[in-house]
Amino acid sequence: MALRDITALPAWESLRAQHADLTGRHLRELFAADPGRAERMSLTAGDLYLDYSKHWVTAETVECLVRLAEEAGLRKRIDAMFNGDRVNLTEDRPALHVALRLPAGAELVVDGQDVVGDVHAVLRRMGDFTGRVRTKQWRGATGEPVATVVNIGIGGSDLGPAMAYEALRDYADAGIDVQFVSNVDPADLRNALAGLDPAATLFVISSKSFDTLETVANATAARKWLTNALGEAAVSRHFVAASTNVAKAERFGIDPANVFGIWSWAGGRLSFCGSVGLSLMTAIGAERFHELLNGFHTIDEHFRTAPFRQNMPVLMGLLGIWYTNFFDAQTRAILPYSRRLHRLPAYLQQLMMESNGKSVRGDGTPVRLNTGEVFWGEPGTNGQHAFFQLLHQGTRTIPADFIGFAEPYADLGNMHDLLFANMLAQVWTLAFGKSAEENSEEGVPAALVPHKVVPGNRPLSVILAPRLTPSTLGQLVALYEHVMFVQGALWDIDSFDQWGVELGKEKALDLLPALTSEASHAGHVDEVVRALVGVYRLLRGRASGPGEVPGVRAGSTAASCRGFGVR
Ligand SMILES: O=P(O)(O)OC[C@H]1O[C@H](O)[C@H](O)[C@@H](O)[C@@H]1O
Repeated sequence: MALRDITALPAWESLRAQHADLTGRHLRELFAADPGRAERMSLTAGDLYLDYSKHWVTAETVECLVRLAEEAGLRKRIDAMFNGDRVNLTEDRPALHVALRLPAGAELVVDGQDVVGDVHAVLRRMGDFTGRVRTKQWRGATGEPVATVVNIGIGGSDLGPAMAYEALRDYADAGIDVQFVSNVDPADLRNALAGLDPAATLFVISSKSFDTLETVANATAARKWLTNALGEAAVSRHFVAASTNVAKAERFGIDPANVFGIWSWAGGRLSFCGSVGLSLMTAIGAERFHELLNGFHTIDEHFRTAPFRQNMPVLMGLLGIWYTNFFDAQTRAILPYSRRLHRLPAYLQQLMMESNGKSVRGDGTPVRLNTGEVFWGEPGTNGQHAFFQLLHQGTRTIPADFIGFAEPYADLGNMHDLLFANMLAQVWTLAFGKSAEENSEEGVPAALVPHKVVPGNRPLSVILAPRLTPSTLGQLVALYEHVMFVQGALWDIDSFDQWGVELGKEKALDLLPALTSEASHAGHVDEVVRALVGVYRLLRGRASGPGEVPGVRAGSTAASCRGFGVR
């Protein structure tokens, strides 16, 4: 279902007028002209509170943005996703991640299949398996209980569970440590395995396809590490999988009874509510995991039912479009005031950038607007002492999302109050700044005044929750999932495919023989990478191969490459 081109809608025209009207107006002025603005420009969804008063909008702008969503047909698009329609056009399938957290009693039948029944059957198997691991009933080949779970997966099969495990470490109550290995750089696996006892280690191979190069390479190396110590027969007691590809997992040596299914309609970056969350469930237990799912579901319901004016994901998505398409903002800073959320920016990078980094519309025609905000960030207060200077006094427009919690997860004196005070101080300073007059009044020497002016007027959201719990984490992640959906829908792109990534994967497999083969002319190597292949082979002490580099002796060692700056 193609949406209407949003730039042709009446609301777009009104937004152009709003843009002209608001350009050059400072947040100080907007606050002065609108008493009660902060209270009015806020809303709640589940346990989340959003303050969007520090944005370049008036009440009228917000109305225009909401009208844009209505005129574009966003409501229909939301219903289509929740109903299981094939909203992933290029892969011709639904995007039904919301079904992963439907409660057991709900009903959803897609193509004659009882989706809720299937989802809960897998959740029950996961609960049963992780329960046995947690209570030490599941034993390794030598009878040892599991002390460490190593999750091997990449992209969505890593970032979701890794981010959530870090966020919910305080709920990891079974004395089981979880390590995450994703990168094909051998350093990753080596770090994770250092000091581990194979007899007490359980590997979870998380891969929807069981085909991803990095994951297969790491899984194979891990298998070797294990069998060197415990023998071949140990594999089925030390490896389990989250995958759709049961046959491949079985060929690897995993018992099909320990392969936990995923469905093609759950995108990798949207999958950790299902079996990709197995390692997380092992750490926090099935009960907490279900609290997480309920948190997701709370925001799913809010998104599905709340009028757009009070709909948190809709408003946040629209604000992203406002800055991207009217103010040419390129990036959005994610600033959690919680050390526990230190992987959230990385997680959101995949969620938002893999989903909305697209340049053609559903019908294959080029988009005429910028799409896909670049997400980045670090937890406060660390970011304050690193990149905040650019936010405060730099020349760019960088909208920011501040995320804070009222209750600490560790009560060490007044440290949590200090953390929160810092967050509010940044919000205040970014929004209001410090003028030349204020500096002069304080006696700042005239020559220094321009340097000490902090312009303020930086647009930002503040998201608050009572405490970082499984439920509030689920709510927060669901919020951004739906922000992504809103933006993808209005830009009319397919947020659920990733053809660029697929091409890179293919190309890596294509190039591998050129790097590794004994034969000097293996693989498809063209001008773009020929010299790099040659240097690599030389540094590895291999025959010069298809990437022969002028001036570098074939078969020479690293030393002979120094001439052109290779170390
Ligand atoms: O779970 P897998 O099949 O191993 O896929 C892992 C990852 O592969 C690619 O990078 C995709 O772009 C990601 O969306 C996916 O999460």
